Amino acid sequence: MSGGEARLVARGLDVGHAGRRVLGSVDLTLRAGEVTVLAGPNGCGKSTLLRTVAGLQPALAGEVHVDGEPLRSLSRRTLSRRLAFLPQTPLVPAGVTVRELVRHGRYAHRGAFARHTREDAEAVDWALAVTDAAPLEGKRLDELSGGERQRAWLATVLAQRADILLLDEPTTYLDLRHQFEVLDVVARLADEHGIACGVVLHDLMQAAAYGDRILVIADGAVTATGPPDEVLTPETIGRAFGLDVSVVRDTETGHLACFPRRPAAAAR
Ligand SMILES: Nc1ncnc2c1ncn2[C@@H]1O[C@H](COP(=O)(O)OP(=O)(O)OP(=O)(O)O)[C@@H](O)[C@H]1O
Repeated sequence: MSGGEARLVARGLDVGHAGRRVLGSVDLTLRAGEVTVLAGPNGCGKSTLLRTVAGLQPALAGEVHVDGEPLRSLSRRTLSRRLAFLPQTPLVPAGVTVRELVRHGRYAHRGAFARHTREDAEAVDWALAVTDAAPLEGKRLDELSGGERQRAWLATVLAQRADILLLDEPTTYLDLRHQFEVLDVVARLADEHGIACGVVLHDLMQAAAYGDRILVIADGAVTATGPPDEVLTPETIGRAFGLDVSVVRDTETGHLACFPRRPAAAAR
């Protein structure tokens, strides 16, 4: 599915820290059933943008609307039912098992002291299964590998069953198979459940394969936005990353891939 209803809309958004602007005049729309990839060089402001539209830090200017309502008018609990956010490096709570962590993802649906319902248990089981984290459920977070822990966190935000999913580099620490499995889960959530996904990715091949739209961020602004075929050009990517690149299409999958061009003298 592609091009569904707008779930999260940011207009004229300036984002930054302590009044210092990192990114200006951002327009961003996350639509139901679409995966939007945020790409750009280190430090360009991808996480700052994602945290701002997730309501975790204030915008310096502009507005964010979630399902037509101003973000700032929504209580934390209402927002967590609609929007789930996986930060780049979540803090690891001491002594907590994977299942306990994932159950915490149900907090917005049941409150702090209410009993877990069958629906809660089903959401937790589903989230553990789709992230391949079910075998880890009894383990403590501090005894997991980086990749196992990342899958546990992903399961936690999925258990929230929100309609908007914001993931900041969800493939970090994951081996190749699990990277693709996580991105397959994201694609399925968009295609089959109509979830609006905003995902920060560094790998432009993954961006091309999984993004319905790509936002390229560089030099304090969004420098390109659109479907991969329009955005992944040698000019756009070359300018954003300060690289001379060639863009080729994989003949089997039809997806685009970017490669840095080596100077002729360096070619073997
Ligand atoms: N808490 C903070 N306080 C002040 N400045 C910050 C803070 N977090 C990030 N920054 C600065 O804001 C800018 C954007 O950082 P951000 O983490 O959003 O970039 P990014 O594109 O996500 O980078 P990366 O690809 O390396 O994860 C950087 O210059 C960074 O140093």
